[in-house]
Amino acid sequence: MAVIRDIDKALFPIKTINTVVKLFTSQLEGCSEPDLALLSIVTGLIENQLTSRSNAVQLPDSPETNVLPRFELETVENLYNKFHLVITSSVETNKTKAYATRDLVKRVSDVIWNSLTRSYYKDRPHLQSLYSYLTGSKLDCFGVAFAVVAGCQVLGYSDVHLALSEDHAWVVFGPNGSENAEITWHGKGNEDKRGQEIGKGVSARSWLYVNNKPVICTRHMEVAALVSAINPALNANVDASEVAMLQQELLWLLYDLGHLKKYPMAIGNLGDLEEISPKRSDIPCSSLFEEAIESARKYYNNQHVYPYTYQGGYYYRNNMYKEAFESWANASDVIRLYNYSRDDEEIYKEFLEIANELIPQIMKAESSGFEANTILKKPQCFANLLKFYDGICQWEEGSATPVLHIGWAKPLVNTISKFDSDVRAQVNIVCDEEKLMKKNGSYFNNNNNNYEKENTTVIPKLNVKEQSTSNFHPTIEALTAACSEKIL
Ligand SMILES: CC1(C)CN=C(N2CCN(c3ncnc4sc(CC(F)F)cc34)CC2)S1
Repeated sequence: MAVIRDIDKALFPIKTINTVVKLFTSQLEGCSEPDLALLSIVTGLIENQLTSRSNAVQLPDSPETNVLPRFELETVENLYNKFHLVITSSVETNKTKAYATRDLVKRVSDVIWNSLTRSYYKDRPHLQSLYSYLTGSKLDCFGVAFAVVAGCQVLGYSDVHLALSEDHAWVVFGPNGSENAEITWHGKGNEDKRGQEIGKGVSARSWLYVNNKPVICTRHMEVAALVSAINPALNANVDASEVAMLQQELLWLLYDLGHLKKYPMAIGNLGDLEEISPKRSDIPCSSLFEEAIESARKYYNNQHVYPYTYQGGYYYRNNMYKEAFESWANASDVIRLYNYSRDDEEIYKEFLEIANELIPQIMKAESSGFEANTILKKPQCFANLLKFYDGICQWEEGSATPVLHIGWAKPLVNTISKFDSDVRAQVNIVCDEEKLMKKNGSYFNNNNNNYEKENTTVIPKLNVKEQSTSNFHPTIEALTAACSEKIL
């Protein structure tokens, strides 16, 4: 029965953010593997106390002196022992095997699953931690996955690890993480597939499973996942600043220890926090968004979308519209090679918001005044816009579920026709055939890094309609031709 180490007990009662950072440092550096249950209980306790109604909004000054309500060791210890008891009493602990089995992982998932409140609003905030599980018997879909991994750690299975896509979580286990299993649900109204192997069929081609390039966590990266999942929201519009500061300090700790290197979304989360309240002048948030992109390109064959939408969102918020169009075109370059499936709602909403909210707002802002440096005069922007739309059209191609509908067309046509014909005429698109090999085996089956070989270049030069090999999706071809004919 693992107990809370004396060195960590000495840090209680926790009164400041820095004490929590010390606890994480001691867990990340000072022992063989960090105790997921302990750290999730502590962050969950702090988050829930500071974001509940009763807490008056107070502005923190610094991690050293930032006063938190006292968090007593006894509170944490009781919850910690409760989790150990729930797990060890329900799953036999005479651990004989070196590796976990599918049956073991399923049984731990069942213990968590069957102890949850019968029905509750699953998308509510603050349901991601073991504190929520132990005090309210409620978890969101990520929280269930995390609790199963923490449970397997309690049972001594160091081979069970969290696997993360951009909108789902499951586990790998066995020799070299060679086995995998669903352990939580996904989305609304979908039958859970707990215990099953991650789909090899059509679902493997959906964005939800990132073409078999998930983030496979180490224990330290599982700590990064729980820290990323901290939710400082007091309500839809306000964050509890102490919780946000705690999350930012812990993400910097994990960053400096090198545990975010292969975790693009965690780097992106840190970038978002740094944009709001810069803590490290030597590492601007813009370079964090670039690092997230580099990580996704280097470790995940550029199959992740969010690193580009983190960066695009940053450029958009800072009125850097030309750069935003480039980030969004790159995001679209990723999604084009997937098949759209009903499980991909989250990324669909992301592209819908960019196409039908953000880009129209940019066009409005750019065509209102007499912007000298307007993007409407920049062929590169028009080119990236076409790439953005074309990627979405290709995403739809070969998918069982349609992506585009009339609601997309109006903003699309409006936007394209805002560019003068002389600007549009300067765009020449030359595409690499391989990049367009969308759905045949080659792209999805080979594991070498396609990314480096691709070389789609966009050269603002001749008129796109002269390029018979433009390879654009017919919709975009037609629209661009229509633009050139000025019939729009
Ligand atoms: C550019 C965006 C819209 C801004 N926030 C984004 N996030 C994407 C999802 N976030 C995440 N951040 C760290 N790790 C994970 S693992 C995961 C899937 C879940 F099912 F486990 C999601 C996620 C954090 C917030 S994408």
